Amino acid sequence: MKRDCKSVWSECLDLIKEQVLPRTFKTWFAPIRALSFKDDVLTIQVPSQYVYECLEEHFVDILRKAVRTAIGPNAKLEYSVIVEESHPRDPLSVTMPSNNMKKVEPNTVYVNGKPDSVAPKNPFERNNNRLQIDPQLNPSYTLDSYIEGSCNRLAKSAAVAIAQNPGGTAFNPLLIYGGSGLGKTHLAQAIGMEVKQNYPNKVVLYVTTNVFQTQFTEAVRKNEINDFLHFYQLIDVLILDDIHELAGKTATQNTFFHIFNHLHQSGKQLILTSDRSPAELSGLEERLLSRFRWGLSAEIKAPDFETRMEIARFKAHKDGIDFSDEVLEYICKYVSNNVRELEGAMISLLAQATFNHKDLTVDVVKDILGKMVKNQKVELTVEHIQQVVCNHFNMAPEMLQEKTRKREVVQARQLAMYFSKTYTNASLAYIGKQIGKKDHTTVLYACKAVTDLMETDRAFKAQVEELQKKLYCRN
Ligand SMILES: Nc1ncnc2c1ncn2[C@@H]1O[C@H](COP(=O)(O)OP(=O)(O)OP(=O)(O)O)[C@@H](O)[C@H]1O
Repeated sequence: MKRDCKSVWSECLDLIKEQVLPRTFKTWFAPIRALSFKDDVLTIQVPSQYVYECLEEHFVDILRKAVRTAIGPNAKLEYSVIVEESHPRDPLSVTMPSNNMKKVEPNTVYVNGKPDSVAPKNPFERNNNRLQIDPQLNPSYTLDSYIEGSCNRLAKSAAVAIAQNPGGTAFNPLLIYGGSGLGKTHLAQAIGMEVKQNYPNKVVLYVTTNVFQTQFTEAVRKNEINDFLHFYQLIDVLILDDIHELAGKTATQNTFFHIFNHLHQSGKQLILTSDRSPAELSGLEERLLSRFRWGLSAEIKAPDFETRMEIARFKAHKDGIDFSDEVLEYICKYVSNNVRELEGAMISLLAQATFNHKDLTVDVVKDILGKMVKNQKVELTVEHIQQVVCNHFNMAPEMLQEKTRKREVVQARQLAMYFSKTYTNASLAYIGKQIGKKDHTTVLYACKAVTDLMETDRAFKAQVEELQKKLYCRN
């Protein structure tokens, strides 16, 4: 019997209704219209790009299950997105991942590559009382405790200017970028601290991109997106940390884009941090990147020896620790490109020397630091993984980007995708884009192909394990 699109979609809706809250159903699913049904492909019309992205990002599992139950295992879903009320766009075709794929969990928060079971602290409350918003600032991150050097002079000067006149300087947004542990969060929060001191009534909020993403997801789930937007639009100084984590998260980017525009137009201050320059921020929409360029992008580089010494002396003094200059010099020569590691080394040295009843001499420091560095893990990135995999196969990394089906290139690409999915917290979309400009379903397919082959092919499994070790080697 031939079924028409309306009856198929109505069957899907009945299934969906059982799984979501009535309000969620009313907002996201009720406005959808069925357009056509042919050869197991159901085309539905959604009211906007935004709705389409929210459906894809938050309800894809529910949709997939409903469509497959109503139509069968080969079911496919296509969206037709209405751009303006009277101009339906060509259907935007989205093919559901095949049946035996690993489940995609777009809403899981990953910390160091693993799902985070502890919910991050959530400053988002449905409370419009401006005075009750906790700015989420660390009181020890002040401008006074931020040591200036040639590595961070521009960023610090901009920070000082903004703290005196938030939203009123040319540095809006201020984008602070640079490597890990170089003081981006410290400086960004210090602006917030100083603004709070200078203007106690201003609403300041520090939030990491991960927390922002989680709040957004929750707001969509609970149908509180308007409250979410309203909350963010009340803020005078918004500090969003780690914006590179927006990569590939289209719906979150869209939402942030609206918040950004609203705040900027109202003369509110935006402070952003990123681990890379705007030019290297792949996976972010151009319209967002172009707004980041409106203000100032200030790089923080690794501090030179003199600045490291000043930071180390300052920390020792603040914590009441007595390090000799000779010892501090040794530590600062040894730990050269990360202030967090420098602080970690100082604390660790002090603890170990105390527990072992040893004086902190240069010899003792040499011994302890030598052991510490050996135990440090390399932080894995998608780029690093691609490099290691290509070295292993004696292949130039550019090969992974080529449109070729050569067996060794396909395998290298799949392995790079598998390791990136397993060891980084990059999104599937970001991984796909970086490795051969593929989409998220290809990444999922690659992960499954590698896992399956490891189960059946011992030599392949050994190769994967060897590569795993190489990923964590420093050189
Ligand atoms: N110039 C500086 N003066 C004083 N302390 C600093 C300075 N730079 C970094 N630090 C200290 O180093 C530590 C790491 O800094 P922070 O967390 O701000 O780095 P980050 O660049 O945000 O790192 P990540 O990208 O890994 O989040 C903090 O304890 C911070 O106080």
